[in-house]
Amino acid sequence: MWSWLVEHGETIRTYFVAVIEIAILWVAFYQLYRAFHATRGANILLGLFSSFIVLALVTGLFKLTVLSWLLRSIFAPGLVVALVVIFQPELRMALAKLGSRRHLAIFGITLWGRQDKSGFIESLCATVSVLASKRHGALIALQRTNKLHSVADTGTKVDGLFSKELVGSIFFPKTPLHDGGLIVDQERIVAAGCIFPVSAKEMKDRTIGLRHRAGVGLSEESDAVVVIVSEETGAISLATAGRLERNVDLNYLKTRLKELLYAHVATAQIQEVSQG
Ligand SMILES: Nc1ncnc2c1ncn2[C@@H]1O[C@H](COP(=O)(O)OP(=O)(O)OP(=O)(O)O)[C@@H](O)[C@H]1O
Repeated sequence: MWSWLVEHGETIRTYFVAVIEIAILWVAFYQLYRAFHATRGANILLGLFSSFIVLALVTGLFKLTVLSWLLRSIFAPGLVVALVVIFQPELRMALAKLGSRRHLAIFGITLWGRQDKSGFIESLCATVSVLASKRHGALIALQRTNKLHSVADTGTKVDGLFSKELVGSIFFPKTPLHDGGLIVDQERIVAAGCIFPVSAKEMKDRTIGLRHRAGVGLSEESDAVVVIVSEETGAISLATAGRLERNVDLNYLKTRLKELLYAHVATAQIQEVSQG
């Protein structure tokens, strides 16, 4: 037995290393597939990878040295560059998430403070309720840890305390600032009439228009929480991390905003993080 092991030791080691490598690659590819299978570039990715594998097999099998060199020196690096370009929005989103302080909740770091002392959420929900009942379209981004300076710069600086009256006048139809989005930071309105990045994500519901797409877009590129009121239906929606929750009621909105903006959520997030 011992002599057999000594004799075949190198072969066993080679197979063992190969099995470990295959397992690592399998996990990596599976994670990549999970992250990207529902995105616009998924089919392109599949096409590029299948062509690469077929070409690699053919050149290896028939020992086509020139083609094999081209594949290694041009196609493979080109593939990496193409992936970065194709998945630029997804990569930006992933980096924005990494940079958000949400992940630091585990250290007890808070977002808007320990609690909603000034009743901001009540005021926001009352505002949203009035806008919805009047069918005045609105797009309100609540900044969290990612700064939204570049988006605020596309609009008009306001720098005023959030109030139902002020926001109501901003979104009153045909007023100069009603078009575009509002940015709120720490209960203050930073700017109005801002142009948000529009999400290019495929959405099942084709009736979703630009206002909602702009809300989703900003939540994809930052950790902002975006509240949207539809001009057409008066429905209230919430966009976070590229996800749109439509037709939310005011109680749900209050609970979610408390969770998303204030500190006691940090505890919930710690649980989320620790539960993996
Ligand atoms: N990139 C953008 N950033 C901010 N606001 C935008 C952007 N694009 C469109 N909007 C706002 O959305 C309005 C157009 O909304 P549209 O009807 O296309 O969207 P919707 O999602 O169907 O909303 P609604 O249900 O209110 O009609 C514009 O008048 C403008 O105020």
